[in-house]
Amino acid sequence: MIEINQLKNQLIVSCQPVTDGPMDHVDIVVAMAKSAEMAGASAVRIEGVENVRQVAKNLHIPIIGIVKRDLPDSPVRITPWLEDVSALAGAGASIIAFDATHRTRPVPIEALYQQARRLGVLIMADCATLADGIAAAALGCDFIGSTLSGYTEETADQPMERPDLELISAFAARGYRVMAEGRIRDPGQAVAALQAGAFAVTVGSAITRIEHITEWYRSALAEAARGRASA
Ligand SMILES: CC(=O)N[C@H](C=O)[C@@H](O)[C@H](O)[C@H](O)COP(=O)(O)O
Repeated sequence: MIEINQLKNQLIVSCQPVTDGPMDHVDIVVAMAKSAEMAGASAVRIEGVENVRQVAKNLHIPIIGIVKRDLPDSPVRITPWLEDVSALAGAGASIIAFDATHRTRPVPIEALYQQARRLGVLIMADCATLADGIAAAALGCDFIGSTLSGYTEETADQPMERPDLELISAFAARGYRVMAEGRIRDPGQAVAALQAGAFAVTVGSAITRIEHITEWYRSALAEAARGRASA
């Protein structure tokens, strides 16, 4: 079991390649995670049981493990099954994150929580709304994450060009151990998340998804070029 306070005010790097992209290979995930560790990340967030197993063999910092699934009858993607929780713990994740939103789901949040508790791992609730966080904290989840704000029907009006600092502050105001996650694109936004009361900050795309970063630059340049053409 890890000491929770070792993550306080720290950076967690999510090493999740774009699905089926050229970087979606276990050895690349391990290399990304190792690079993040060497540069001072305090933990990594890893998707997929085999990726978690290989990263655990090669790194010394804690792993937040998830499994993503596309289910036919539920919008819940992150660690939906009890078997996912068990497999992630068996592969070496010391924190397991699951979708804690109140949507149609195959397994109740309480059951996922109990399974993770039985296995002795820490628990992160990936939330979209304040109500999700309140329920997850009442259950006893160790980390309340802003991960899913903007990615559910209920939060579809959330601005997608910045993190949800309002949700982070609302969680923090209630005394939760908040993991700021989702759309943190630069060090200034990571600092703003800490200032909003986050316990730790997870950054994914802005560090590990070349496809997304390239597209941000490409579209910014294209827009600037259109502006110059019409001036
Ligand atoms: C919504 C969803 O499925 N989020 C996923 C959760 O694991 C990942 O795709 C994100 O990359 C991660 O949360 C980090 O966020 P960002 O990449 O914006 O720094």
